[in-house]
Amino acid sequence: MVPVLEVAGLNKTYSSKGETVKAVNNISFSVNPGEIVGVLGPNGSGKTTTLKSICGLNAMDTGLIRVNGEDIEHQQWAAMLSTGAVLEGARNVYWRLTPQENIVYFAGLKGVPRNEACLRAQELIDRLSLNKYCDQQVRMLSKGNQQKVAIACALVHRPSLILLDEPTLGLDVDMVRDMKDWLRQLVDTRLSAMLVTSHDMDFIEAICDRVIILYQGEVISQNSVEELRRQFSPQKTFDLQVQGHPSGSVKADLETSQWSIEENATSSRLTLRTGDLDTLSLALASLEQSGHRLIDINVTSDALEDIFIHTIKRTSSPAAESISQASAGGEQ
Ligand SMILES: Nc1ncnc2c1ncn2[C@@H]1O[C@H](COP(=O)(O)OP(=O)(O)OP(=O)(O)O)[C@@H](O)[C@H]1O
Repeated sequence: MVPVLEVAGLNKTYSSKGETVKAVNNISFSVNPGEIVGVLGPNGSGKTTTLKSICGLNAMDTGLIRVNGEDIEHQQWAAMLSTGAVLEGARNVYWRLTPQENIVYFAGLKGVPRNEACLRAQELIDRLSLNKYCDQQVRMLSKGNQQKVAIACALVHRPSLILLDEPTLGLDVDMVRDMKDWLRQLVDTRLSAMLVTSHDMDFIEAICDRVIILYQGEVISQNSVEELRRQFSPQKTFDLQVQGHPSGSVKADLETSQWSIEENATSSRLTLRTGDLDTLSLALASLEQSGHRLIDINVTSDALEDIFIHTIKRTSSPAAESISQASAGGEQ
């Protein structure tokens, strides 16, 4: 299978005010047809630089980037026609044009005939529920709807490679859910490939087949969400609700195994985060022996965000600390 995107040995250094910043350091990866790959990393880790290099907005220092087998430096136009990118959201579109005018204009730039462009624009407007705003200039729309117009403009020529930098910015919960379903469906039905950055871990977890984690311009991990879970976070949180209150030796045994116990009027709630299933079996057996009927059980795996923090932690403790703090403050 020929990958839709191949990036090999990408390097990019910025020079500004006499200082140089190595933004991307020898990055290599590929994305196959039908695959959605998330690019994660703390602020300044090189995500946007990577995307900009792929769509030719940044001249790379060294490296090779191919889109559908075409070298973007030597077959620039072909690569451009195969790519649809939203890098700075609504800043990419014309604010004094309506959604329809914008979409038709961008379709024309990528060679879609006008009649076909109008049909596709209407299709996108319907699918993204932009009908109500059809006659309004984009500058009058909400941030979320502007973001949808920007995405529609980038995808109207049906590119095989889709690059999205923070596509959920400004979208409300319902819009994010809808966007997720739509993007997944697009990639699956057209066998496109998508590279997406986001600080919205739920979005990444729901939509991505694979995740690349960047740290200080380098790829520190490249895996499926499941594999990341397996490698870095085999822990689960068990939440049991049992009838009555464990007493005496049963309670002591549970506490020794690190279960936390909360007693309510007629039942008890036992919680434990562990990767050791024996601990769960032992607790269940001893509760059953002592006549405490299990009422409910809930098992949750660590979220992608925890895995991400864990991965960075293994690379650098100070960075992980700042990410953990930002997460705690709801910034991530
Ligand atoms: N035009 C530029 N001139 C100078 N330095 C730059 C420029 N663009 C990016 N950088 C620097 O390159 C590094 C990588 O930046 P980049 O924007 O690619 O990171 P990012 O992971 O996308 O960050 P964020 O999550 O904040 O968007 C940072 O140190 C940044 O300050």
